[in-house]
Amino acid sequence: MIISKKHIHVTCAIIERGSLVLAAQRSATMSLPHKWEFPGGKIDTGESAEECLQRELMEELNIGVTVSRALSPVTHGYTDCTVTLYPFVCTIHSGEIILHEHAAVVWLKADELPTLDWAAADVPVVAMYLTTVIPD
Ligand SMILES: Nc1nc2c([nH]c(=O)n2[C@H]2C[C@H](O)[C@@H](COP(=O)(O)OP(=O)(O)OP(=O)(O)O)O2)c(=O)[nH]1
Repeated sequence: MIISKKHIHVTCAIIERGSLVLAAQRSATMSLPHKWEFPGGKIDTGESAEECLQRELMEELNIGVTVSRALSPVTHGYTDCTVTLYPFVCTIHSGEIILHEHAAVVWLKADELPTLDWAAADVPVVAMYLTTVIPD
């Protein structure tokens, strides 16, 4: 019997603050424990990608964001599921960051992003983002 892997659609926010970018570390109890990611989450039925992004960022980090641009979606096959990531470059317009789910967040210069242990699906997202930013 062929059982196809679940395919989930996930928004994520590349949040800029001046020349810095926010990365979030998944907690020990989440899937992909301790991996770094861009915060966000699964798109619910009937929800647009941007609505999902705002809901997840409020739930996870207590912030509202303004989207400045979208990057191309990236699909990655994990062992147990396939994930398509929809990345949005954003800035924070409201709220102070409170960690409700993540183990940590860091603000890094764009060229420092590749030093983190990213979830595999994010590796091409980081690379794509870096091609779009002007070095300091
Ligand atoms: N939010 C987010 N999720 C990511 C990224 N990269 C990546 O592979 N993922 C994966 C991890 C999860 O399997 C899924 C996102 O689901 P979620 O954020 O709702 O995570 P979750 O902890 O509720 O998922 P789960 O443990 O219930 O499976 O996508 C990323 O940059 N941001």
